[in-house]
Amino acid sequence: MILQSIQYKDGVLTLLDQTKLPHDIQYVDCTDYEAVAVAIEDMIVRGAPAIGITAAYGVVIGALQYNGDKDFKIYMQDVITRLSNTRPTAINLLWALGRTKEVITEDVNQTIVALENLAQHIYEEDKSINDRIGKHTLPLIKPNSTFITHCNPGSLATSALGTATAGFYLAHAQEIPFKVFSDETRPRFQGALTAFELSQAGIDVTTITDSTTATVLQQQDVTAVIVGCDRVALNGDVVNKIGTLPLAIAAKFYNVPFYVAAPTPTFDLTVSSGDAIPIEARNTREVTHIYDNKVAADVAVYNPAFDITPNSLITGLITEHGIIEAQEQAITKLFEEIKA
Ligand SMILES: CSC[C@H]1O[C@H](OP(=O)(O)O)[C@H](O)[C@@H]1O
Repeated sequence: MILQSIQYKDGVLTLLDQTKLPHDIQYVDCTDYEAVAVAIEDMIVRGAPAIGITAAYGVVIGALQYNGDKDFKIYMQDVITRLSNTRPTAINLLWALGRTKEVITEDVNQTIVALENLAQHIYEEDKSINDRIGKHTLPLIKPNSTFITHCNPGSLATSALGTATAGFYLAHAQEIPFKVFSDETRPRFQGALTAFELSQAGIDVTTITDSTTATVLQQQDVTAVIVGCDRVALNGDVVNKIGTLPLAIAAKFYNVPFYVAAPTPTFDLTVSSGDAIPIEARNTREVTHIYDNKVAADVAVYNPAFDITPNSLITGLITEHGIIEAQEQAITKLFEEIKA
């Protein structure tokens, strides 16, 4: 069973509350754009592709809320600005919102229809991208291979099979035997969500702590590490969940291939390298408390939500167009081919 993180019907955006997983399966119905913005900020919905899709539907709901008390286009800019200011790192959110701006006109009803069609298109496009990334990942998944993944780049973070997990779902459907180690990913434990969703699908997955990943690389015959991403710079540097960098360093040390599942909407060709990408700093309570239980002393806390993995540590970027080198030349060539 693959859980759907996002559903939209007749002006209501229903989000699977990922802060309640894996213990409870609860949903949040959003009928105003502020609630959508809060759902993104509080990570009720999370994952780069998922927050892009959600933001697009947030614009739809904002348009449906319009009551005529100010100029419609100015009002819609306010809606888009609010949603743009939720989370700064995943480029998918800004990419989706940028596309909504292109369909907004003075005609309210025409705009609502156009926005609903666009949001649905972005959702369906993500499903297609998931499936195509999965197909390009499949050749890596030989019988009895072993993988490590980090955070949750799965069905919960996207519209369908996920990015780094898509190949796992397709290989499982072909009854290829393989196993996955999923590190829990402190402080928000998104990796535990990966273990949850893969186990729900019947995939052989083992949860480990983040600090166990190097030991698994040392002791197991790991085929590859496959992770997701939140933004890929022009030079192939990757920003992903905090903890990705040390995993990449350990993989390099143990000569294990390190792949990043990278949908093209997650590339940002306007930034030359990873250090130009804004890294979200989240609430320190994420580190000091677990389910309201205090687990840290009253000292300073540093809680960046993402880190920067340099292209030199990356074996390949698994895009929906195939696996490419994490290098500017390969990325530039890919986007030129896409545009052609
Ligand atoms: C395909 S999901 C990509 C990416 O998004 C996650 O971030 P967050 O859980 O903070 O929204 C994580 O970094 C995943 O790897």
